[in-house]
Amino acid sequence: MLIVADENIPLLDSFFGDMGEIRRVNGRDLSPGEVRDADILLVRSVTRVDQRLLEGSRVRFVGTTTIGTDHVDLAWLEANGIRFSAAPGCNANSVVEYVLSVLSLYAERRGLADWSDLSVGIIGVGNVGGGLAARLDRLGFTVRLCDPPRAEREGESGPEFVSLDEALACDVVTLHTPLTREGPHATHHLIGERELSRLGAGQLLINSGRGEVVDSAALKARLQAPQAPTVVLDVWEREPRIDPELVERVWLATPHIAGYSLEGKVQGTEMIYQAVSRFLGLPVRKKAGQFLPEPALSKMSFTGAADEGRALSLALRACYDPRQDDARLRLAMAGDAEARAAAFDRLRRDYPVRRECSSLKIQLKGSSRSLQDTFRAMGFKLKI
Ligand SMILES: NC(=O)c1ccc[n+]([C@@H]2O[C@H](COP(=O)([O-])OP(=O)(O)OC[C@H]3O[C@@H](n4cnc5c(N)ncnc54)[C@H](O)[C@@H]3O)[C@@H](O)[C@H]2O)c1
Ligand SMILES: O=C(O)[C@H](O)[C@H](O)COP(=O)(O)O
Repeated sequence: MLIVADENIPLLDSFFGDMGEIRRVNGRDLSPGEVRDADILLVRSVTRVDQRLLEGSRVRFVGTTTIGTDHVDLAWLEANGIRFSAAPGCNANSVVEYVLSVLSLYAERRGLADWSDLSVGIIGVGNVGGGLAARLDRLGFTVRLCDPPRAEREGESGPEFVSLDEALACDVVTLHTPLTREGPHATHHLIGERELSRLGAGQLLINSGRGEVVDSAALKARLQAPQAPTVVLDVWEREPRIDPELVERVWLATPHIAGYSLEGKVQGTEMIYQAVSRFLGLPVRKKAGQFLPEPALSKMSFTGAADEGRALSLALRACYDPRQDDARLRLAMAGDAEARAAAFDRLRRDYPVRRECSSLKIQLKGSSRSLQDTFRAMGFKLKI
């Protein structure tokens, strides 16, 4: 059996080595010729999987080790009897920690003594948005949820949902919808000129969903007008050919890596390994946990003298500080369009190992119960 797989999927040999031959490919440039004789195709978000790629091939199963599925023509796969599996939720916690780290930096930029004074509007309340809402709720933030598809489906039995405009009135607006182009709740350019005109100087807009959910031409114009909001972008229209002028105008710019914790990536591979095993009728014996190495930083200790807010931001940023990714992306914006696109993909391919808060044990000596609760709410393990 031949498995054709994106070379950027971690642990291919560990999970799939005993199932067949693995052919590693560059997912961005994958051609029909490279998949023609494959039985199984494993991709990431950069490969467009459609009739053009697969017609006439032997492929019977496609797996994407990602949450998003907008790069896959699901209807064509179904119509052609090709089984498909994605990895819902695999890196949701990584994105949640990305947003929390951005929030801690933003509170500092605004000079807030207590970050939970910020109200947060979450647009798209699924695995990522829902996980973020739960975390923020435990941390004492005011959270507004906007998810019309869920509101329609769940009615009175669901949580309280607000309109898009109500969510846009929060101090922080964070986008976590999939990219969809059809239907009553299509998200393509969901945030356009009208929505951007409602955001002002005291507000922060974060997009770590998909670039095309925001109209970037309208955003660029809004960022040049008076009273512009602060903007953080992890995802961009037309990746990897992103707009260097937009990079210049946003506060933090990262190369689509919000979900790139090691845990998130390895869980993505694990979920697709499980799906392939089910497809082939094989037992599921391997687990992501057995392949996660010891983290480089495993313990942090705070004494009773530590300032509570500072202790939290130190621990959070020890795990992940988006300013490093921002600096690397800005440096990569030199050169012509081809060089910039190649650099964008290189930053993603050579991404340094990043571990989630759960990999770090926090020792709190003589600390208050409330600080312990806060660290737990963030997902850290406590050693008291
Ligand atoms: N930047 C990254 O690295 C990264 C990582 C993971 C996921 N993502 C993106 O984030 C998206 C969300 O991930 P998820 O795991 O939460 O997906 P999910 O499917 O669990 O949740 C998405 C939610 O968005 C809602 N939604 C759909 N249309 C909407 C609209 N018009 N307005 C408001 N809400 C709407 C859905 O009802 C659903 O509840 C993914 O589809 C992916 O594109 C990005
Ligand atoms: O949808 C997802 O899971 C994320 O956007 C994912 O992290 C994208 O990473 P890629 O597949 O492009 O490496």
